[in-house]
Amino acid sequence: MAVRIYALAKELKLDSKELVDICTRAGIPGKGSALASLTEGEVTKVKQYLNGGNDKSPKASSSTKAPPAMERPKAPGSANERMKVIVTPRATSPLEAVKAARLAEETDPESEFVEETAVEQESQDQPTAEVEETASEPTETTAQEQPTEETPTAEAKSQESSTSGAAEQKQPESSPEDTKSEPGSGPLAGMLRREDYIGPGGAAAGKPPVVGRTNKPKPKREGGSQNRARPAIKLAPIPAPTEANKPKPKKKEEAKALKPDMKLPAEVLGGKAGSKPLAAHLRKAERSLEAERARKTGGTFIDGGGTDDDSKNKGKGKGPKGKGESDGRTMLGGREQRQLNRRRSNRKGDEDDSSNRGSRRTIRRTNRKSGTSSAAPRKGRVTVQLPCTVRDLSEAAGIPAMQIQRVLMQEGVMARINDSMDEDLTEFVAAELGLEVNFAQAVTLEDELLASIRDAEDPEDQLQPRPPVITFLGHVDHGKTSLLDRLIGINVVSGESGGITQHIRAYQIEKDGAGISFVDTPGHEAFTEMRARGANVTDIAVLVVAADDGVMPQTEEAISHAKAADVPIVVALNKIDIPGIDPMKAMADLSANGLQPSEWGGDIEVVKTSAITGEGMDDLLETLLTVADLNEYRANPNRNALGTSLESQQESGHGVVAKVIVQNGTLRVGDVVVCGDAYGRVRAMFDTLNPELAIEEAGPSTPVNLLGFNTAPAAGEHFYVLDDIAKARELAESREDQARRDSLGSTGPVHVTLENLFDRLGHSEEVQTLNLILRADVRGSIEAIQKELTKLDHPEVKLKSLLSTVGGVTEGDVQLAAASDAVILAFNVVPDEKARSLADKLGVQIRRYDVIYKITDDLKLALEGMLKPEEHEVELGRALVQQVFKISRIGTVAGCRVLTGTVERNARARVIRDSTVIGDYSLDTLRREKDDAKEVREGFECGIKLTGFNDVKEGDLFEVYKVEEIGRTFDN
Ligand SMILES: Nc1nc2c(ncn2[C@@H]2O[C@H](COP(=O)(O)OP(=O)(O)OP(=O)(O)O)[C@@H](O)[C@H]2O)c(=O)[nH]1
Repeated sequence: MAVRIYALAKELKLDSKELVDICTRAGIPGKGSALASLTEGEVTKVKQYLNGGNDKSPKASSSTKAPPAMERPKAPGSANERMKVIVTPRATSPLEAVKAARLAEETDPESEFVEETAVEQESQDQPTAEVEETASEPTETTAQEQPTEETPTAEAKSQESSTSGAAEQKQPESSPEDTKSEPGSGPLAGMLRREDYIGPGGAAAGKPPVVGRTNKPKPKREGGSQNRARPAIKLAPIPAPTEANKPKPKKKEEAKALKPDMKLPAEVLGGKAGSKPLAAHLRKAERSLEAERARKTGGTFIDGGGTDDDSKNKGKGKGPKGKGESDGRTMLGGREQRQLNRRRSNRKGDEDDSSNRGSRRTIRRTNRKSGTSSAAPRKGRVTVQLPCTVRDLSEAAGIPAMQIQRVLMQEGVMARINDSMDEDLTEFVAAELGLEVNFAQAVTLEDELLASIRDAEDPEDQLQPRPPVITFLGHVDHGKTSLLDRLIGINVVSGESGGITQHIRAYQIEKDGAGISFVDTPGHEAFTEMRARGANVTDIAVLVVAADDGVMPQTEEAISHAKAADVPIVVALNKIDIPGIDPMKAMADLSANGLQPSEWGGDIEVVKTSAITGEGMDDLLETLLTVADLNEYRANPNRNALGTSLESQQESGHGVVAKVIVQNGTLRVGDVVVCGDAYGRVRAMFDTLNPELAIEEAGPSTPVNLLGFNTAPAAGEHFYVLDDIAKARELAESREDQARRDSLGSTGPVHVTLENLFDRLGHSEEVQTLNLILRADVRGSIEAIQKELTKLDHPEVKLKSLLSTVGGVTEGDVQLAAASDAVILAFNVVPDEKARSLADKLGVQIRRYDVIYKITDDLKLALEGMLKPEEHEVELGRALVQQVFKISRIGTVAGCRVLTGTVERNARARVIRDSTVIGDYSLDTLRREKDDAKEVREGFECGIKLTGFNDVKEGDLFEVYKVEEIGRTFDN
């Protein structure tokens, strides 16, 4: 089955664009977009390519998905790890790492490889110090720089510093493990930090100020992973050691000092007289910013725009004193503060994965409003209704619309905020943004008003027998109208132009006190068209076969239509009065078409009739009543009526006259009715046989001519009686609007195809059936194909042949396919022009073949796709709950360490407490620091929130697993 590239990318945990490239590299051309589909063979090819271990393959590049900061601890000092850091020197968060890697790859797909190789050589040839220098650029200082015995690189840096003439001291660079394990700087710290913010002063308030090679010495524990490195500039002087900034004795596991690298004016770096060291200012500013944000957003993980603090500080020479600061030194001046604000805005733009420009604009807007972001917290799983606009998705997911628009733009789709996306596109965008999307059905006015009417079950004691509704079908001129005329005692046939039935007629007669309703249609197309609209008014089909002609092509089609409608068939073998006819031949024809006459041991009643002599009329009526009795057609006359419009027209003096048949309930004069986009109050009703005879009420199975609709309803539309004319008007108008929208935007209804088979029918416990209409050049081909198709027999899925006949595809076939949701197979024949355009209009698939095995191959694949896939569990890893955070509006978040394996976001977790499984839940969110993570590997900390489970306790063990579905084939 075809798989979209973005879906495969999701499965392989790759970026869609990377996968597009991979396809090209794997020798699969023409896959220029993530929306392109891959065949199974191509998927296998891609996977093989990925498993080939090519250095330059995206498998290698996918490693860049792992954040460098997270990778480093695993193999401290190893060349590989250094390379990872080096190739994404400016990326300090996983997201940025991926972005940097992508950027590098876009510019030069082999750049990473080249760069890595270069660095590797460099790392071998040159002192480690230089490598470390580059590698550490994205990091930030957390403590006063000081010499270290552990890292010789620091020494090298010191030398470098002295040669550059800057008064810089190197601060120790802790080992990656140290960095990871330092309280407040580990991955979990990002999550904990917001708790710190809430507390006065914050945990870091008392930390000594730091001046490093940066003008932005924000401590790593305050979101270091989000900071962007800046180009190296002059080194700042070290302030005189004070009690406050004196370096603390270094613990062995303490984190290494990290070095942000940003540009700031010299006066800021130098520190004005009376101002406190820059690091302290920034830390404080950051803390108050975050604390304010946490307070306003209820402690969520989102980043707001500017803050009140910022605006308050603007233009002030002195800032407010921090709660945790009592040194009496002033904040930055207005200009400096503005510069900081601007930088912060830029940086946050990066963090939000937005363009700086877009981000700044967003922030500016936010500032104008309230100073904080009003966006909803970002979610991992969203539910939207189709069609989904950019705004809908943005609001549902809590992400900026611009982010969505950018994804669309990358796919060449320029979308405005109110433009809607179809299901595929919405899914794609969501996947690109790391969201899981569910589609909710929109509740329409139609659903609201009519669901109760449609779904209402009639109480058993209210159900009463109703007359059967009988439809005449058959080949042209075989005598349908004549028979009906004879049965009801009128003569319509002579009044029809050219003797061909022009209109749908519907009459009710009485026979021995029991009613019978007849519907005569102009050919079976009308019958099928009505069925296509879901208006199956027929209870019993009378197949009229002229005894002198036998089964003709239209008879065959009529048989198919009646079979597809799944109604009992009674054959009227007509024109039996014609001398010299051979009824046995017609019976044999019927038998050959699957209608075995009862007198030959089958279950089809064949009544010999003559519309001219009246022979067999009573017999036919009796047979029909018997079949009706057997089927016990019942309805509830004590409810509001519902039924179907058969035909309608504008008549001078009367207005709109609609011929309707009541299917349940009782229709009365004065009732409010809605039918398609027509509505009105029933002004009058007339008998269909006697148009002068007014009727006050019409019970089940009664056809009437109805006056009162504002406009002529289409044939096949259902009508309903509502209580309120205003609601009826509203509903009719909304349908009219919808019809207009559909006609403007859609390509017509889509019926089942071999490609959408799964989506249409899906997996279900019931046996799934694919309806087929087979047209072939010769009878022999049909037999051969049918024989092959029997081999596709399976207990869960089956093929149902509605029609197998010789000749080209006709409009009738398309109508039948549309009504029955069937696929048309044309073997060595073609559809005529009318059939082709009708198929386009109705969305019916016509598949042409010239080799039989291709039919069976295609059908086999389609049917295999309908088989319920096998599910099996894949253990991913185990995570230990180390700390529990109760966060208002979010719930309980478990701060965990991954003990073994990997924790993935779209997984499930069994909660184990005291060696007992106490529950099984899906992961709602998975975070590293403040960022959503797709996966967290062994040894790292993360925050996990489980869906619907808040009773997490420290010491709980999450056994994380996912359920994989494996497609089945007929062979397994
Ligand atoms: N001899 C004989 N002729 C019949 C009989 N039934 C119908 N006919 C004739 O067959 C011709 C066609 O009859 P219709 O009733 O119009 O046939 P139909 O199937 O309704 O035709 P369409 O409305 O065009 O689909 C008419 O000339 C009838 O008089 C019959 O039982 N015996």
